[in-house]
Amino acid sequence: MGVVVVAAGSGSRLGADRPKAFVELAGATLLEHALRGVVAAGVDEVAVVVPADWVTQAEMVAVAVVGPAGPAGPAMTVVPGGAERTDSVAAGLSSLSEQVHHVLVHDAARCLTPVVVFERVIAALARGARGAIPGVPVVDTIKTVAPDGLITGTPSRDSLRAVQTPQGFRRDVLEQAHAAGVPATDDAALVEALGHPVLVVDGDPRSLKITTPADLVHAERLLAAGSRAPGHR
Ligand SMILES: Nc1ccn([C@@H]2O[C@H](COP(=O)(O)OP(=O)(O)OP(=O)(O)O)[C@@H](O)[C@H]2O)c(=O)n1
Ligand SMILES: C[C@](O)(CO)[C@H](O)COP(=O)(O)O
Repeated sequence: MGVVVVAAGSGSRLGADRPKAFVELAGATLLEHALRGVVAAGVDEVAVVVPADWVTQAEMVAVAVVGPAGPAGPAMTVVPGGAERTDSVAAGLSSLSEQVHHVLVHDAARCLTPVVVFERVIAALARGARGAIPGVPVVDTIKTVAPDGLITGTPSRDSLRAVQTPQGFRRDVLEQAHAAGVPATDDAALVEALGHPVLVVDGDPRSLKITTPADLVHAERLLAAGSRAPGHR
């Protein structure tokens, strides 16, 4: 199992003085928290994708997580990302070895994802799913709205899920999806567009995506409450 950890975003909505993945949360960077979760999931290879001028910094974080030689942990490589998230995923994907046949794509910004969520996605792939992603029920009523502001529909809430990462796929399927070069806000959408079935498994509220300063405060509270240590289930 290979993992692409995308950490090359700028974090404009967080507004920090550095790329979001290198912002600290309770004494460790978001990237370090994210990598500790990935390693606890017991994967074979990890491609860490960061802004081009943060590669050396990320390599130091990787060493801190798996050790200098890393014999006990997964092989970790750090590569520069691209302008859009899909470009960064593609860069990480192409750096994984030929031995990797299934890939998880994970946002470094979802740095407190519990191991059990990785396990659910990995289990679905092991059962033969071409794609599997975590999702949680939505609590608001969702409307579709036209550009003029008029509501065009109210989808049944029972059919809606807010989806998270890690998103797992058969490698050939994900590569085919990325080759299409279509813009999308998640990898599942690219795979769905090709007509492949993608399964939703249970996500977790602790997998929140740190996007704004309020999310960082929320994540700090989660950690202070002890709801996630490295490898927490
Ligand atoms: N060109 C990009 C854009 C995003 N990401 C990664 O994709 C994940 C989800 O993106 P988001 O949380 O929206 O991060 P940013 O794009 O950095 O945030 P913002 O839109 O506020 O700038 C993050 O882990 C981010 O680092 C990436 O690797 N490469
Ligand atoms: C992949 C994702 O985290 C699933 O919810 C999300 O779509 C990323 O979106 P962003 O606009 O890059 O934050």
